[in-house]
Amino acid sequence: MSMTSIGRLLSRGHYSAPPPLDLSHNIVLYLEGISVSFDGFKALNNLNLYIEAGELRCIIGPNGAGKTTMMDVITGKTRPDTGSAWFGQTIDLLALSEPEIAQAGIGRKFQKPTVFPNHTVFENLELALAGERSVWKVLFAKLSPSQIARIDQVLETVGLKDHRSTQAGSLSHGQKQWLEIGMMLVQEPKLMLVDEPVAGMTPQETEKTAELLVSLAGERSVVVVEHDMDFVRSIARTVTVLHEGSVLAEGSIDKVQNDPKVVEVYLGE
Ligand SMILES: Nc1ncnc2c1ncn2[C@@H]1O[C@H](COP(=O)(O)OP(=O)(O)OP(=O)(O)O)[C@@H](O)[C@H]1O
Repeated sequence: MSMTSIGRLLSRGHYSAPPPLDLSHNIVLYLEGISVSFDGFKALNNLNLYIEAGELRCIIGPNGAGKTTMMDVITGKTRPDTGSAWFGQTIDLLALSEPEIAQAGIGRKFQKPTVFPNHTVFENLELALAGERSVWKVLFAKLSPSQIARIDQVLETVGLKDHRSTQAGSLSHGQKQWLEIGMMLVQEPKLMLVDEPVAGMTPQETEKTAELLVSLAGERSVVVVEHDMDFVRSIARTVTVLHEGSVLAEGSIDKVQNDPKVVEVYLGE
């Protein structure tokens, strides 16, 4: 390919990395007028949502409210029919593929842990750091001292320092969830999406997870979808209630729990 055609491709936006994240307005995520239809059914209906830099936000809502679809739009898995989605001031999420969005700094943790059971905790983090799931290639490559330091710091953060060499498959359910949060953290996302983090956890694990998520906000934004209201109460500053694909209520947990519209929707379940 000639230099001119490479230049033309670059100027059309091919092969170019997204611009750096710009948080100058203190907003990490803008969703505006987002609608998604499945066979005529509106899973998201003119959804508007703004997440601040460093914020910890909980998203709640009855089954089918559109929570998963919203996460799918943010991560590029589902394309909306209408609306806009921006990561900070400069990154148009709707112009990026799923891997490009991850690369740009949005991490997602699904409900079920998907760690590599036959590898150690450290190796799992190493694989996540490499950003690819080619086990052989990664495990035979040498980590730089700063990469090792980063993994050790994450081990400390997620409370798995003493399990560095434990096979991931033999961790408890809660520990696997923390490992997976760690696997997201080594990639240094600026926005973390976490789906039902405490489902199936013991009360002690739930409490530790609350502390962990609270500690992670600040340096990055954390959006948690969760059904467990006690858990939401223990961590949330601002709660957004989704219903039928749009925002029904937003505010402190007390404000939304006493909102007659919210009470009606939950009683109707
Ligand atoms: N791929 C799809 N095809 C058809 N309908 C879908 C699809 N994905 C989601 N839906 C429908 O869209 C609506 C919103 O679903 P979504 O999973 O986003 O809700 P949710 O709030 O995450 O629910 P839950 O709390 O049960 O996980 C539901 O009625 C669901 O059946």
